[in-house]
Amino acid sequence: MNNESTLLKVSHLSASFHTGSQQVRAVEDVSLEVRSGQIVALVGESGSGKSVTAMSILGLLDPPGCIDSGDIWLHGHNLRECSTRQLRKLRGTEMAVIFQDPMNALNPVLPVGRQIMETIALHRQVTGQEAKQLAMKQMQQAGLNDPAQLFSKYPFQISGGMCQRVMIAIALASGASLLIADEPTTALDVTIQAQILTELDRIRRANHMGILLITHDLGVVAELADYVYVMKSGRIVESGNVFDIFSRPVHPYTKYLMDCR
Ligand SMILES: Nc1ncnc2c1ncn2[C@@H]1O[C@H](COP(=O)(O)OP(=O)(O)OP(=O)(O)O)[C@@H](O)[C@H]1O
Ligand code: NI
Repeated sequence: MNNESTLLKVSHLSASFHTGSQQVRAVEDVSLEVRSGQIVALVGESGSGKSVTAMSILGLLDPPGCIDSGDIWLHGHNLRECSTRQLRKLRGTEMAVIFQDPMNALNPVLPVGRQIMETIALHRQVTGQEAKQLAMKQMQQAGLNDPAQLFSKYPFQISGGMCQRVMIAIALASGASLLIADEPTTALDVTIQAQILTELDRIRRANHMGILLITHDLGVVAELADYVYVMKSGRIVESGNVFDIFSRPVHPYTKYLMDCR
C-alpha cells in the first residue's frame, strides 16, 4: 500500500472558534495523509478536534469556527485557496462525506433515489432514464438490494442503516476519491454497524477510495484501518500503521486509550 499515491495531505492545520473576545483553539498543528485505497483512522476522546479537522478539510467549518493556518491538498487542489463555490463542487466530485446521523444528512422532502440521481446529473451528461439506471446501480453497490422498491421512498420511511447506505450510494455516485466518515455508525444498531463498516471496507477495495474514518471504537480501528492518528486536545499525539500502534503504543494517552477498550 506504500506505493499508492497520496490523495489527501493536511499540513500544520490549526483552527479555532472565535466567540466575543475569546479565541479557542480546537485544532493545533495537525498534519495527516490519506492514500488511495487506504482507511486512515482518526481517534481520540470527545472534544479532541476530530470533527473540526474533518469539517476543515471539507470546507464546511462555519463561523465562529475558522482555519487559522496550514495547508490542505486534495489531488492537485490546494483547498485553502479554493472559493466556497469551488469547494462545493469538489464536495460533489472529489470528496464525499458521511455523518453520524444519515437521516438528517439527507433531504427530507426528496425521495432517496432522486437524491442519488441529482448527484449523478451533477457531473455526467445523461438522460433522466440513464441517471435512474445508474442510481439504482449505485444503490445496489452500496448494498441496497431492492433499489426499484426503495427508489421512491423518503428518508423517514427507511431505516437509519438504509439511510447510511443511501449516503454511501451518493458518495459512490459522485465518483469521489476521498470519503470522510465521521462516526458513521454511532447512531446505528450494533448489527447494522458491522454491515456498514464491511461495506466501507469493500468499496475502498473495489473503488480504490481513500477513507478518513473518525471513530471512538478501537475495535473498528484494529479491524479496518491501515493507519492511525491519535488526537488529544487538538493535537496529533501519535501516529503509525495500525499494527505498530496496537502492538506498541508509545504515547501515554494512546496506552490509556488501549486500556479503555
Ligand atoms: N460550534 C462550536 N463553537 C465553539 N467551540 C466549538 C464548536 N465546535 C467545536 N468546538 C470546540 O472544538 C473542540 C473540538 O471539537 P470536535 O467536535 O472537533 O471534537 P471531536 O473530537 O469531534 O469530539 P466527538 O468525539 O465528541 O465528536 C471542542 O472541544 C470545542 O472546544
Ligand atoms: Ni466529532
